[in-house]
Amino acid sequence: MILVVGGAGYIGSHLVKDLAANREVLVLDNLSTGHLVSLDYKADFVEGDLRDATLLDNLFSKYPIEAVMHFAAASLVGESVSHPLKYYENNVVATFNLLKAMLKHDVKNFIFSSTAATYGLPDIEHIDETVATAPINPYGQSKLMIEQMLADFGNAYGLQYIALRYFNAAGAHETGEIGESHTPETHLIPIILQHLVGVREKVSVFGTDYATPDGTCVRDYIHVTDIAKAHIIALDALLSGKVKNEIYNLGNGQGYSVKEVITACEMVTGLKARVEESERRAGDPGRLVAASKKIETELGWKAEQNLMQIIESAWKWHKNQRY
Ligand SMILES: NC(=O)c1ccc[n+]([C@@H]2O[C@H](COP(=O)([O-])OP(=O)(O)OC[C@H]3O[C@@H](n4cnc5c(N)ncnc54)[C@H](O)[C@@H]3O)[C@@H](O)[C@H]2O)c1
Ligand SMILES: O=c1ccn([C@@H]2O[C@H](COP(=O)(O)OP(=O)(O)O[C@H]3O[C@H](CO)[C@@H](O)[C@H](O)[C@H]3O)[C@@H](O)[C@H]2O)c(=O)[nH]1
Repeated sequence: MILVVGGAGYIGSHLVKDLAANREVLVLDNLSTGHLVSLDYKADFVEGDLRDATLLDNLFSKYPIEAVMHFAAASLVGESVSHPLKYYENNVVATFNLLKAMLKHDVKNFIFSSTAATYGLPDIEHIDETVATAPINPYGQSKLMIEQMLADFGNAYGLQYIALRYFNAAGAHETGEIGESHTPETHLIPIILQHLVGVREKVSVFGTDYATPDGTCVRDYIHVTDIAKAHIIALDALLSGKVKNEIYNLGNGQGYSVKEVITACEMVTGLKARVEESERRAGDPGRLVAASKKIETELGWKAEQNLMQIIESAWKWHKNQRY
């Protein structure tokens, strides 16, 4: 059985839908940002919080868990700057609890949702895993601290882990049944599509004075289904002993500015957005674009879906929501 922590969230629920087709899956989630309706019916579910050590102890005693996939986190760059306590508690302390319970119960396989935010402000076109980490916001810092714990626990206790540093997740499941749903929504693509579907007045562009071609932030958008596939490949590689204690980037290798993403959404939907330029958002780096060659070479994973396909899948989902 695979324990998926945070499996009711956006990325976790997409992974669970694909993973539960072939494996027994148990989801632990406190539903703080996740949704029970997003959960595949084949998965078992326990509602609970990672900060509850007794609950974790009981969970690992009761279920035959062979590996843990850990998606649960607070994960908003801007919020982490104004509310760092939440990030060190819900990310660092909570993950410490999880790893401690795993080690106590001799569960040694761990897949971790890390982030491009660990890199900070790298002055490089395509970021590979050899680029130095230097986070510029508490969110990225909290994830880097967890990566450090993983390395230390790997050395000392034989923990076997893979950390996947995703760039910007977006898109929805091919079935159209699940997609990105956060309240409040802060992510760029769902915000644009919510505006185009008529539930938001406008789209704000946070900062137009970055050192990028059009002055707006450049990101590498990766389909949530591609991320889910990478997790399944990583799990198989870990359980078969092919690799352990590795960090891999997950991105498309293509950078798009905020303005380019808005234009792409207009093209997909055939609708025109009302756009307002506003101040920079705290904690945002100007450019984050991945080199994902390492996971392609070592595990055979490559992103399959481009920005237009990402937006098309997200649009299909947003159009069917009752806001
Ligand atoms: N969305 C992105 O673009 C992106 C990019 C890089 C990395 N990540 C990482 O991927 C992971 C998933 O991101 P997401 O966008 O799906 O976020 P999400 O908020 O949709 O999902 C997180 C899930 O974890 C649960 N959770 C949070 N704290 C918990 C706790 N203490 N105990 C139990 N459950 C808890 C939430 O209820 C939610 O279901 C996060 O770790 C995030 O840092 C996301
Ligand atoms: O209304 C909006 C929302 C966002 N942005 C900009 O769009 C870009 C993307 O923002 P967003 O979608 O919020 O994602 P990021 O802040 O880049 O962070 C995401 O991508 C990171 C990896 O790069 C993950 O670690 C985070 O968890 C995830 O939230 C940024 O430059 C934002 O400033 C706007 O201009 N207007």
